[in-house]
Amino acid sequence: MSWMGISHFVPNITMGAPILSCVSKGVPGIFMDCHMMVAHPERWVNDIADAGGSLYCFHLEATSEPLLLIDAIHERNMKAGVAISPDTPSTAITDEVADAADMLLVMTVYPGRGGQRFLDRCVPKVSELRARFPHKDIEVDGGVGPKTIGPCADAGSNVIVAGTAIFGAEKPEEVIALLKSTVETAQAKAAGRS
Ligand SMILES: O=C(CO)[C@@H](O)[C@H](O)COP(=O)(O)O
Repeated sequence: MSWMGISHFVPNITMGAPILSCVSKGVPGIFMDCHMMVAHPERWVNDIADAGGSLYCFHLEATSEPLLLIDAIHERNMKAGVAISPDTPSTAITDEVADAADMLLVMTVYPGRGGQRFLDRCVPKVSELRARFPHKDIEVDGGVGPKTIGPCADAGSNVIVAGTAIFGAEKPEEVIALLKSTVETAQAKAAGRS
C-alpha cells in the first residue's frame, strides 16, 4: 500500500459513543476516525468499537503502554492511530509503535478546542515522520484550511482534519475540494521525485 494513493479528508465533529452509534446506523459503512483526546484511552476502546468506530486514535502522551493499546484496538477490528501533541517530538514515536499503528497524527494545535491558530512549528514533524515511514498514513489536525494546507501536504501529510475551515465556510464543498486537490498535487510531485 502506497501512501501516495491515499488521501482521506476528515470533517471534524466532537462527539461521544452514543452519537457515533446513531451516525453509524444512519450512514451504514461510514468510516469514523475517532480521535480520542482523553486521559486513560484504554478505557474507551470497547465503547467506541461497539458504537461502530473505524479508527481509534489515542495520544501517545496519555498511555505508558502504546503497543498493548494498539493490540487491544486491533482486537476490536479498528485501525489504530497514534497522536502527538505540539510539544511532543516526532522521535517519541518509536519505530516499533509506528510499525504497529495504522496512522500517525501530528497535532498542529493544542488538543482542546477548534478554531485555534495553526502552529507552523509542528510541520517539520510531518516531514520527519514521512521520511521515516514512507507508507504510513500521516494526519494533521488543527487550524488546517486553505491557507495552511500547502505546507502540510508538501511535508507529506495525506489525512487532513479540518473543522473551522469547513464549517465556517460559505461554500464548504469548495474548501473540501481545495484541500483534496492540494494533497493530490503534493503527492503527485513527491511521486515524481521518487
Ligand atoms: O479538536 C481539536 C483540537 O482540540 C481539533 O480537532 C480541532 O477541533 C480542529 O478544528 P479546527 O482547528 O480545524 O477548527
